[in-house]
Amino acid sequence: MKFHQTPLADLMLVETTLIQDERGQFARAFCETEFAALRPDLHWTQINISRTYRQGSVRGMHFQYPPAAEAKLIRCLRGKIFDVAVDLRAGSPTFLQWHGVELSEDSPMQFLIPEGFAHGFQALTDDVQLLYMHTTAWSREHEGGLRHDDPSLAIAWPLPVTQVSEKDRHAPLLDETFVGVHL
Ligand SMILES: Cc1cn([C@H]2C[C@H](O)[C@@H](COP(=O)(O)OP(=O)(O)O[C@H]3O[C@H](C)C(=O)[C@H](O)[C@H]3O)O2)c(=O)[nH]c1=O
Repeated sequence: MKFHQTPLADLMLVETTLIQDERGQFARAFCETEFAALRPDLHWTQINISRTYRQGSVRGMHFQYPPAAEAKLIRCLRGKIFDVAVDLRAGSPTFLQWHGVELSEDSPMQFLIPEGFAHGFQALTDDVQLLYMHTTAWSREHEGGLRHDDPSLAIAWPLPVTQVSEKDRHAPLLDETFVGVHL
């Protein structure tokens, strides 16, 4: 595995090795030993799978407050997505800055999103499937959300947005009272 730094500290692109033969492909999604130098503390508590039927749909932007703040490792298993992380760490020099990457079933890339970031994605094809590894179990009480179309973030989604959940549509817009996540 190779780890590529993004412009936002600790937000990493993880390049897995695609082993191909006449039957198809094999890739190791996670390995404690290979991640030890970067994050020796990583322990996955919950692994989720989501399926998004329609191109243009956006899920997010989601995060969890402490003590349920979570790191996530994301891999696109089917289709293609534009995956976005927003730095919400209180005091971060890149506070409220976002970084997006394209992940797809044909790409060896995964997105390692540390605690204190919001996460969301847009389906760039129909029938997208994602695998999420989380270091903390989902906690409705600690869940926070930002609007995918918040002008303060100005996330450049590649396609017109076709579908957003009721919950995500009603996430709060950022204002001066939002100080971020204290980790
Ligand atoms: C995460 C989770 C959700 N749920 C329930 C809550 C809702 O009734 C339903 C769907 O939840 P939600 O609308 O939050 O799911 P997504 O919008 O796909 O959120 C996911 O996609 C965005 C981009 C993320 O970053 C989140 O980590 C990830 O959960 O499953 C559970 O029962 N258990 C769980 O662990």
